Amino acid sequence: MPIATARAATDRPERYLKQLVSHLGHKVTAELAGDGRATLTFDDGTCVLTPAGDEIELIATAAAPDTLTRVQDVVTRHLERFGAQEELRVQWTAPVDGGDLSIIDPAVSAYVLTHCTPPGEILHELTVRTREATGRAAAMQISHDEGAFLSMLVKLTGARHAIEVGVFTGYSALCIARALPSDGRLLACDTSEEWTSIARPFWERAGVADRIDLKIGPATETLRALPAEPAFDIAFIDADKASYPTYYEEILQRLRPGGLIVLDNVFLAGRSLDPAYQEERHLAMRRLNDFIAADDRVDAVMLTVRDGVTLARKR
Ligand SMILES: C[S@@+](CC[C@H](N)C(=O)[O-])C[C@H]1O[C@@H](n2cnc3c(N)ncnc32)[C@H](O)[C@@H]1O
Repeated sequence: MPIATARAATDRPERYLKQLVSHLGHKVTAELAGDGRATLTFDDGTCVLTPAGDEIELIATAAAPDTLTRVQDVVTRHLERFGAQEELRVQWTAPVDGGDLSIIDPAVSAYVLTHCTPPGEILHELTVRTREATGRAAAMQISHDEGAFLSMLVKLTGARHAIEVGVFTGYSALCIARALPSDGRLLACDTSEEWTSIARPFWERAGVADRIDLKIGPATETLRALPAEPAFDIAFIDADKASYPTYYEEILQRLRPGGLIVLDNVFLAGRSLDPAYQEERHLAMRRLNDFIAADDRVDAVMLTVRDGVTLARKR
């Protein structure tokens, strides 16, 4: 989904947005919110215009670059005509591909990384080893701040029984396991012998290998083979995205009341927000995000941690 942003300096942002909504309201869906924000919905694109002090901030999105240009043209032409007397100008940035939407500014990410409890030597070495052994796949590993977040959640919930779907080389498993009490257990599910074999020596060095039961096989089968009893206190889902709805359902029925499901990558790098993406994993994640928000079995919060993390606490 191409996105372009713009600013237009003016003394009268509210007045122009009102005028724009009333003028274009005959041709497109045009809405004015209580805070003065105008949303114009065209057949194949939208433009949101926000009054911000002595400026109007504009965000235009469309299904394709040529339709984005049409949206930009219509809005620019009208605004500049309304503001002709004060020589109002709409200054657009070059469009970016919303599919790779950078949710968090890289400077903020870097700052966050250095302002969480440091990962320590073993996790650091696991990161290095993962990069050496798996190349580009290493990008699947969760980041240090997300690992610290997971450990924090395990401690805050007082969890003893944890489950993870998507182990890779064992970084998140280690973060969960070392936050459990010494008699705690983590059932760690993955399909890859190769990747998970990298994890074991690091779990041993950290003294948590005896807390982790690694189960190799499709996680749906592993989960369905478990008794349908509320045995788990916390779950982390970070595997194949199309199966997230199944993992969510299978885990929820095995979670104790007050237990927590943590779902990673709920933004899919912006693709969850963007109807132009229609692959199975996009549809599954989009539907699941909507479903969880309305699911009265849980209290849910979606967080802008990395690629999006949802916490669903069973009622
Ligand atoms: C994003 S990685 C997990 C990263 C891991 N949480 C970490 O901290 O490094 C996804 C993992 O899901 C596993 N996976 C993919 N499909 C699976 C399935 N059907 N059942 C179980 N695991 C699966 C992959 O083998 C891969 O290791």
